[in-house]
Amino acid sequence: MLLLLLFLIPALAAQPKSVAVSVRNLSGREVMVYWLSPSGERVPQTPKPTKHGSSASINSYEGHRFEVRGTDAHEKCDMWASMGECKKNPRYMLKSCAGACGGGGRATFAVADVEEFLTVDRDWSVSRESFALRARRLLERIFDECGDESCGCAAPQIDQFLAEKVSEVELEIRISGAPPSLVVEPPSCDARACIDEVVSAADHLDRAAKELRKGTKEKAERLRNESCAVPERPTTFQDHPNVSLWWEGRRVRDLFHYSFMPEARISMVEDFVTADECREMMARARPRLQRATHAHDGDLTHVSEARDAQQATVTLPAVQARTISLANFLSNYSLPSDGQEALMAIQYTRGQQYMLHCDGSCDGTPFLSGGRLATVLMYCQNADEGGATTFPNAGVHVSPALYSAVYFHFRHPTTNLTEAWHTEHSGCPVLSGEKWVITHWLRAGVSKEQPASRFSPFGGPNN
Ligand SMILES: O=C(O)CCC(=O)C(=O)O
Ligand SMILES: [Fe+2]
Repeated sequence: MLLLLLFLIPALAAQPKSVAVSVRNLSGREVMVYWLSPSGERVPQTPKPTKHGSSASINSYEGHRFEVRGTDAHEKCDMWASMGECKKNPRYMLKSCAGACGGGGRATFAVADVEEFLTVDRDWSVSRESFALRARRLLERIFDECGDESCGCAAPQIDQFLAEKVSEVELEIRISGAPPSLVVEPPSCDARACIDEVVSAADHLDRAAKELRKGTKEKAERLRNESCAVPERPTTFQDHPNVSLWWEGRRVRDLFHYSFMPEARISMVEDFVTADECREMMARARPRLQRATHAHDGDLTHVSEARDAQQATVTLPAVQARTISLANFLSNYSLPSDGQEALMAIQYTRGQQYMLHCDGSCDGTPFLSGGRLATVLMYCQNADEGGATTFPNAGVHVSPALYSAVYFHFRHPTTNLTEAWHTEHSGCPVLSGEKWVITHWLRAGVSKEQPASRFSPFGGPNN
């Protein structure tokens, strides 16, 4: 039965579905779990506080945000805190209204679109429960419900649970080109034996996925360095020689075959910006450039970015409107123009580069509202040597053409899943001269009221 899983692709509904979330409190104190409403209200999720060591169960929807924090002794604590009482009257407030004053610490998280078991630890970090432990809990519940009919009744649910991880492993196997080494035996019919076998299979799959990811990451880095090492390498166009696509009088060329992978389109648009616009954006950015040596590790630990360059935000409405219009033309996203990030001007001098990274989430996990899902990269000044952009997992290399733009998106048009790794990319080291790009990282789920600054680039709240 489990052997069949290798050919199962989980179908994900585009509709928002209710998601069960269990929040285990290991913070060392009594807490309340609050839903953070879009208007900024804090709505308690349980009638009573959750003690240290116990769990709160909530039902929510993908992208909804929650806060976990210490309890307050008085219902007016929030109001008093907003009036500045934490500072004026610290002795009472920090004891009785520690939650409202932030003294007891707090944790926030956004709901993904799968059932999750979250743990809030003593340092208020939120961890997502291991796959094997989730398997054990699920199987115990299934066998409780299935009773004597356990074997036939449990099978489809086990298949469904493991399918997600199996496809993650399959994907890594595909990217790495490693021969499949996954052998999964059909589990026993006896409940206890079955639970142990499936938990061990879950653990095995999880480890295999992690191990393979490490390998594919190393491979991507090797390919990237090989690509960067040939600075004269031309752009790898993959479009049909006899078919041209035009957008607003500009030629669009495909760099990656989006027809069989619509979630990872990579295209190039000639003459996307004018020399005047580039001059203007660079001139505005120049006096405000700041050295960026390292950005953060996001929520998802395997997504990290590191750049060695100078950068500054700039606003130029005509260019911003154009990037959104292009994105909407090359995708079916209908991105809003309100609430988007400003443009980012990035200057690289000799030796500087941008290591392999995804601009948002590009690891096949569900897209979270507010996150980035597309990028428009405009080449405003080319290095004399070096400074290409490479997408090693897609086999795409871009030798920048002045004033052109590279467009790529990384969310599937219908399933709401982010694409897996093909849009991971990097800026090769500049060997001589100076390179300037203007990047527009585009978001979905933002608005005037809920602008990009409220969300992490990976979606969910910006902590
Ligand atoms: O400079 C490049 O070629 C890449 C820049 C980039 O990846 C970004 O701005 O996100
Ligand atoms: Fe990037």
